[in-house]
Amino acid sequence: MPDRESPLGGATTVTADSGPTDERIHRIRRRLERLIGVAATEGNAVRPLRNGDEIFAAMLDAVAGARHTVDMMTFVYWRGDIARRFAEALSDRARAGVRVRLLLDGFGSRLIERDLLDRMSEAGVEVAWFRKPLYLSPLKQNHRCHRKVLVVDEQTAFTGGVGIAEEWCGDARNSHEWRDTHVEVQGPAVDGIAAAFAQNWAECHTELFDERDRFVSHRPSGNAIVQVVRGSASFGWQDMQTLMRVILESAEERIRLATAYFAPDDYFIELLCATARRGVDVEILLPGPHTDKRVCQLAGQHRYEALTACGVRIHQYQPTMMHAKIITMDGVVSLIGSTNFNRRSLDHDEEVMLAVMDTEFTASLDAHYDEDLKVSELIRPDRWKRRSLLQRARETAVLPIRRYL
Ligand SMILES: O=P(O)(O)OC[C@H](O)CO
Repeated sequence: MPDRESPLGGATTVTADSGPTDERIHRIRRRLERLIGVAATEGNAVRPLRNGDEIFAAMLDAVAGARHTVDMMTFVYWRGDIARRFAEALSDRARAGVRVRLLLDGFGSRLIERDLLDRMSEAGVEVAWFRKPLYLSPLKQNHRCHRKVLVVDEQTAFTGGVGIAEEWCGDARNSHEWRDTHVEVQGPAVDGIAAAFAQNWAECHTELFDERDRFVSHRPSGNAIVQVVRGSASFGWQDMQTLMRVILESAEERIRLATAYFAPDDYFIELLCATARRGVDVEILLPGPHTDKRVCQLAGQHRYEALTACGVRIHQYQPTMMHAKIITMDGVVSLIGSTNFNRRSLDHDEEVMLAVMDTEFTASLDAHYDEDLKVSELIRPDRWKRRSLLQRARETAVLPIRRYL
C-alpha cells in the first residue's frame, strides 16, 4: 500500500504493515487536518507530566537549561514559593543573556506580586500584559488569554492545565495540591505551540521576533503525530469547537473527558448525549467537593440529569480540585491543553490544545484517568434526581450567567 498523501502535512506513513490502528489514526488525522486546516506533524516526543511535582520540575529544568530564548505565557500567575522560583529562574536566564519573554493575562495574573515583576524587569525579562481590564471596552475584556505555554530554545515546549501558583504544587495528596496534567513536547509540533505564544505576544508587544530567534528546523524526536489547535478570543464558531466535535463524532468505543469547569452550551450537551446514545462509553470526570468556582460547578450540575439519562457516566473527584483538561478517544487520540469544556474556553478565550494521535501517550493518560476514578464518586442518576430543593435552586440561579462561565 503506498503512502497516503496529506496535502497539509506531507505523507502519512500508512504501509502494507500498518495495522487497523494506523488506519484509524490516519482517518482521524485527515478529518482534523481538512476541517481545521492545520497540518499535523509526525516525529514528536510527548511526555505526560502529572501534578505540580512533575510539571514544575520539568519546566524549571528546561528554563535552567535555556541557551537562547524562553517564551512563557500563562493565565494564572499568583503567589507562593513556586511563583518566586519561576521569577528567579526566568531572571537568572535573562541575566545570562537569554532572551526571556513573559506574557501574563491581565485578569488571570492580577494577583502576581509587584516585587516579582520589578525583579524580573530589572533582570531583563520582557514582561507584557494581555488586555489589562481597566484599559479595555467591556466586549474585549471578556476575551482572555487562557493559554499556558512555555517554549525553550524553540525546541522544547510545554502546555496543559497548570497556572503558576502554590495551588498546583505537590502531587494531589490533599485539598491544597490540585490535580493537573501538562505535556512536554519535542519535535515539529513545538512550532505550533510557539506560534500560539507569538500570536498573543504580537498583540501586546512591539517586537515579534529578533536576531535571537534562530528558526531552527526540527529533527524527529519521537513517534507521535500531533496537531496543534488554537482557539481564538472571538465570536462565532471556532476551531476549538470543531476539534471537540470531530473527536466526539469520530469515537467508536470510548470518550473520557476530564475538565476543571464543565458548563458547555446545549449543542455540546446534545453531542455528548448523542455520542452515548450510539453506544460509545462516555465518561466525564469533574471536580467534587473541592472546586474554586462553585458557580461553574452548579451550571454543570444542572446538566447531570440530561447527561446521565443518555448513559453518560459522571464522576466527581474527591481528594482535591480536579483541574486537568484532557479528552481521550478509543485509546488512540488524546486532547491536552488549556481548554476547559465550558463556554469560556469554547466560545470566548484564547486557548491551545494538542491533538496527540498516539496510542502510548493515550494509554498513559487513560492509566492516570483509571487512578483518578478510584478516588472519585460516580453520580447515581436515581440519587441525583432526589437532590435537595436548595441545590436545584442554586443550579437555576446561575443559569443567567452561564454563557460567561
Ligand atoms: O481557568 P483555568 O482553567 O486556567 O483555571 C484557573 C482558574 O481560573 C483559577 O480560578
